[in-house]
Order: sequence, then C-alpha cells, then structure tokens
Amino acid sequence: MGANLTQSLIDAQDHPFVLIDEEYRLVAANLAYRRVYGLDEHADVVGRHCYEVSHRLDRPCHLNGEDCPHRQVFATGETHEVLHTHYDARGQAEQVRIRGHAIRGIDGQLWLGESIERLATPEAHGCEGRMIGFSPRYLRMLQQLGQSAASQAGVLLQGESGVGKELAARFIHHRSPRAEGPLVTVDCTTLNGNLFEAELFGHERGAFTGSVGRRPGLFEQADKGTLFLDEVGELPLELQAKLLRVLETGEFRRVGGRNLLHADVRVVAATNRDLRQRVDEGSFREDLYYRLACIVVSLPALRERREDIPALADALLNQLCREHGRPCYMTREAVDCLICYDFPGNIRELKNVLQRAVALSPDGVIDAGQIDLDVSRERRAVSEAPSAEGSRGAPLQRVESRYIAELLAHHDGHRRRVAEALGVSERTLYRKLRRYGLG
Ligand SMILES: Nc1ncnc2c1ncn2[C@@H]1O[C@H](COP(=O)(O)OP(=O)(O)OP(=O)(O)O)[C@@H](O)[C@H]1O
Repeated sequence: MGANLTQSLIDAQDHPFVLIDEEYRLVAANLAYRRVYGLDEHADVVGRHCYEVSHRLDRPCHLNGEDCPHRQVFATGETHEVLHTHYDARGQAEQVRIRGHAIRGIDGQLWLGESIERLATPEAHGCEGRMIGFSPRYLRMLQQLGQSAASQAGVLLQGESGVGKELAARFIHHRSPRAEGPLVTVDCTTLNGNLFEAELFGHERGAFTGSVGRRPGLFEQADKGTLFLDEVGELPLELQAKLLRVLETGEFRRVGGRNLLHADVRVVAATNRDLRQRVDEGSFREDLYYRLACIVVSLPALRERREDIPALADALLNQLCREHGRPCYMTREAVDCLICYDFPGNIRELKNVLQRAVALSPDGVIDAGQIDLDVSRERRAVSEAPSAEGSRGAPLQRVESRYIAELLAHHDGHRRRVAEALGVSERTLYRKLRRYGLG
C-alpha cells in the first residue's frame, strides 16, 4: 500500500489517529491529530515522540504512572483501551479514550495504531454532571466505571462522603445499555421497617391507614433501568434479607396486593463505610454483600489526587460565576492554598469553600485571603484517623457528635448550614443526627 493511500485512509477518519513505532516515535498522523495537537498540516511529524506531542512529557507516560497502550500492544499484540489525559493545541487538559491496535506492515513489522476519542472538555459542557479529573488514579477509576457500565453485574461504589459516588452512579447508568431507562435512587438511611416495603414495592389502594390510591414502589419504577442504593451500609439487618430476596428474584408484591410482579433492575450501590468489615462484624449480610459487590470501585479522596484540585476548582468556579452572573478568577496563591488542604469533605467541601470565596470577593478576584478553610476540622480529621499507635483521646464518634452539637448551637439549629459547615450532604447530616440522638 502506498504512503499516499495510507495517509488518505487515515485522514478520512474524524477522530485523531496516529501510527507509532516501538520507540514511541510517530510514523504517521492524520489531519485530525495534527489539528487537535497543534501540529502544522504540512510539518514533518515523523520521528517525534508521541508522549511529547499529546502528553507534553519528556518520557513515556507509563513512567508517570499511566496505563500505556504502547507497552500493552507491543507486549501482547492485542487491542488495548485506556483513558488518558492529553493536552490540546492550547495546552488544555482533556480526557481522551484511546484504543490501541496492533497494525502489521507487509514485512511483518509491528506498529501501534492509536485511535483517540476526545471526551467532552469541562469548559465545553460546564461542570454540572461532568466527572472532572485528569490524574492517573482518577482516570483508572473512570475506566473501571466505564467497564462496569457495560455489564449487568452489581457495582459497589465506595469512598468517603463527598467524593462523587452519586455522580459515579449516574455515569454508570448513562453509559450502560439501560441509559434510556430510568435511574431511581433509594436513600437507604431513610428506610425503616414500616416504610421499607411500601417505598420499595409500592402499595395498593387502601393498603394501610392513610394510603391514598395505588402507588408503584421504587423497585417497580426502576424497571428496565438502574436502581441506585445510596448509603446501603445503613440498611438495618432485618431489611437486608428482604432486599436480597427481591434482588435475587426480581419478584415482589405491592403492599396490600396479591399479584406477584416482576421488575428487571440493575443495581448500583454506594457506601462510605468499609462494608467488608461490617460483614466480618456481623452487621451486614455476607450474601447481600456478594450480590451487591460483584464489581467494587473505590473512589479516591480528593487529597489522594491533589493534582486534580486546580482543574476541579476552575470548573466549579466557572459554574459559580455563571450562577452569580459575574466573572471571578483565582490567584496562584489561592490555588496553592487549596492544593495544600486535606479536604475531609472532599469535592462537596471544595464547592462550599469556593462558594464562600465568591461571596467574600468584592471584585471577583479570589486571593488566598478569601479561601476560608476549616483547618481545625482538617486537623481533627487527621488526628482522628486510625493510627498505628492505637486510638488516642476520645473515640471518633464522641468527638463528631460533640462537634455537630456545637455547630447546631452555633447555627441556631439550621441544618442546611450545619451540613454545609461539615461539608456533607443534608442527607448525611440527618443520618448522623439520628445516630447521635441529636435529631
Ligand atoms: N469528579 C467530579 N467533578 C466535578 N464535580 C464533582 C465530581 N465528583 C463530585 N462532584 C460534585 O461534588 C458533590 C458531591 O458529590 P456526590 O453527591 O456525588 O458525592 P457522594 O460521594 O455521593 O457524597 P455522600 O456520600 O455525602 O452522599 C456534587 O455536587 C457533585 O456534583
């Protein structure tokens, strides 16, 4: 095949496409690749290193902790798909999905053919609903989410409060074959014995005092879609057996109903607890755990991917500017403050910090002075983290309960403000209030 024909064939592709040799050197690049990465249409790109053009690195990306399709394809000859962060012609980071194929020449020589799909950039879509993060750790997690979306198996999302578990559940649903179906959220912290069946399975007219009309339950509403069981670790033991039964058979009866109904539901669950440990302690059923946790995806805390803080802060700030209808920008010192902080409340706390900063800034310039971090909370979180020397001082829950009581007093019992100050959702706060008898 002539060089001109090869070039025309790859130029006909809309996605950036590039051929790379074993030494990471470009052999050919199509027009879309040149355009996206700022290479002149007529410039000779042959011989340049792929990592230098798209990653802005001076060494192969696997040395940077990334999963490199180059290494996989040359080692196994098999197609390999990964998510990576690339830098476009303006130096903007963006998430891309790379499919690396083994391409053989007439003389048997092996090349890597990379087809690059650009996932939407945050600024193109606003950050509402976008999962922002470019660090290798975050991209690995996104890749796991993407792979789990294709399967029907139960997925358990685990991570601290505010890391984005609910967003991750949406991500899975919208990329799954059930995307056209409903996504129904069940808040397991609100389900008690009496409510459980009526909420989950619905009820018939007059099934119990006060039940007006027939109402389908959440399980039925999720038919052909995804049921998101949020805070599943909070479900009392006696309800876990009922949940397991319906998940195994897909069959249920509405309260007060005779007919056995069926719903086709895929389950994604989330927890900020160590569910495996709860199984070992006997407070979570092992059979239910295995039903829910066919695939376990751990979402990293924000402090475990600090390199993502500037991009996240930028996107969240843009969103706030749109809401407030005025431009704002952060100084380098303000961003440095954010990067150094541990964010026990993760992205939700980052959002709150930025919200306060926007409100405090008279002229839209956010300097370190407007970054009001709850350093005492951070210190507490660090000192309360389990230490190798054993637990010192008051147990975590006693300290937390006292702290929440103080906040309630300080905010005159205003729960939304207390949740904001804690950097948790109102739902999480209600759970804690119930647990500590403060409600
Ligand atoms: N990667 C991300 N990019 C942008 N925004 C994010 C990202 N992850 C989370 N957020 C935002 O952070 C906030 C908290 O996320 P979410 O409610 O999904 O967390 P969670 O882990 O479910 O918290 P909780 O356990 O307290 O319910 C939301 O406003 C969400 O939109």
